[in-house]
Amino acid sequence: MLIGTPLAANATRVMLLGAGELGKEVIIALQRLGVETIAVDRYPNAPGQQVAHRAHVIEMTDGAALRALIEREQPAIIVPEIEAIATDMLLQIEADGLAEVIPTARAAQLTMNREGIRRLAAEELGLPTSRYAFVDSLEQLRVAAAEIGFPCFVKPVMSSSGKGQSRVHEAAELERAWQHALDAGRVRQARLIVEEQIAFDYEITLLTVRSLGVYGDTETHYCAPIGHRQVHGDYVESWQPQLMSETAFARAQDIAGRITQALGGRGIFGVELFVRGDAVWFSEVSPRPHDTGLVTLASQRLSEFELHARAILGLPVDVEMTSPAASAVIYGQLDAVGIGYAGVDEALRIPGTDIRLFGKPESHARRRMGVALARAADVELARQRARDAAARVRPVAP
Ligand SMILES: Nc1ncnc2c1ncn2[C@@H]1O[C@H](COP(=O)(O)OP(=O)(O)OP(=O)(O)O)[C@@H](O)[C@H]1O
Ligand SMILES: NCC(=O)N[C@@H]1O[C@H](COP(=O)([O-])[O-])[C@@H](O)[C@H]1O
Ligand SMILES: [Mg+2]
Repeated sequence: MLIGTPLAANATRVMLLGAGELGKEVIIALQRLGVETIAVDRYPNAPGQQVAHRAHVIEMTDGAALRALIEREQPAIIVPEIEAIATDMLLQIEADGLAEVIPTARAAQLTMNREGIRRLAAEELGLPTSRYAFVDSLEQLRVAAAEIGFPCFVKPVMSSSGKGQSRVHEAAELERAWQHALDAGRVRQARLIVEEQIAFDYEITLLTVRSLGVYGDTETHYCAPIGHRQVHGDYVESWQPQLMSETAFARAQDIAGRITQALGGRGIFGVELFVRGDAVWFSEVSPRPHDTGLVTLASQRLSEFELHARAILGLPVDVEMTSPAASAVIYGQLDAVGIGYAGVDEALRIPGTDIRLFGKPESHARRRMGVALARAADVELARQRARDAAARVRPVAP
């Protein structure tokens, strides 16, 4: 692959479908490697659009609109950054040889729907997962939940960041969980997954990179495990490394290796796993950088975004961790357009800290607007620093 001057006739052109906080960092990493970048999102001035060479606003679930834009821009590589994309069209685009889809169009399609990835992991590959059932009605939900037991998790098959998810403690709560899933599901449709609750000691994201080897083969690299804490299905803090037993880490790598091999292609994957003692369960996987992996901006020589960029371009990768570190989310806290932030100076006064404010034009109480990062000699201190730094940043109404 020739990497040239961006905007030159022979430039390598990469289109990101989705340009939030994760895509913004991938775009910066690609640009540093001499790539021309195009950021697509559903609203104007998305974080990645503020740094890309060109930006477009379209409904990415609209296959015809997506194809028209790809035909116009002619990217060599398409990088899905969110799940809600017309993946049927991505399959078509890949089959027609219009562009390469990262990691593959099939991986994007399988992971956008919990049913696709769960059946692949549990039924085809035999990976350990929670017990589960798919339902299309409240009646079916009642039957499935009774069989799986309480507490259980109810989620729309198409959703992310905990949207529409409920932890259900008893049968009386099922109707509310059903309604919540229908109201908040990404795509309006009445198919849900019910999952047995796994009583884990901790949960991790195992960032796994599939990159080009010296002999044109595919190499698999595993980053140090990232521990994280979720509230209502959305991540609030993450840290690296998460201490785990050798056996559990070996099992985690085995699961991550098998699921990423089954999905194929090149790029970074966020493999979400539950761990209790030496037992490890597969939860789900993102065929793209993972939100909990924002910590790698502080903890690794190459962040998950730089690793994704390198793997996409067929360049060598290195997953070395350079320091224990942590990330803590900064929420919008208020509903307003064009907010400011007070207390950044106070936050950065805490040793070892750094900050990323994503630049999202519109704030909502629970929208992730930024992240505080901290390095320290150990994870506990790094977590404390990141949490304290995040707490000092205060969104201010315009
Ligand atoms: N079966 C389960 N047992 C125990 N905890 C669970 C289970 N399912 C979900 N959770 C908890 O809820 C969190 C979010 O679940 P999940 O990853 O399925 O949602 P999501 O909407 O895909 O989130 P994201 O897109 O941010 O990864 C998990 O990280 C875990 O903390
Ligand atoms: N768990 C997936 C995830 O974290 N995705 C990240 O959030 C953005 C959407 O944010 P928004 O909902 O605030 O627009 C996405 O574009 C991606 O960067
Ligand atoms: Mg998840």
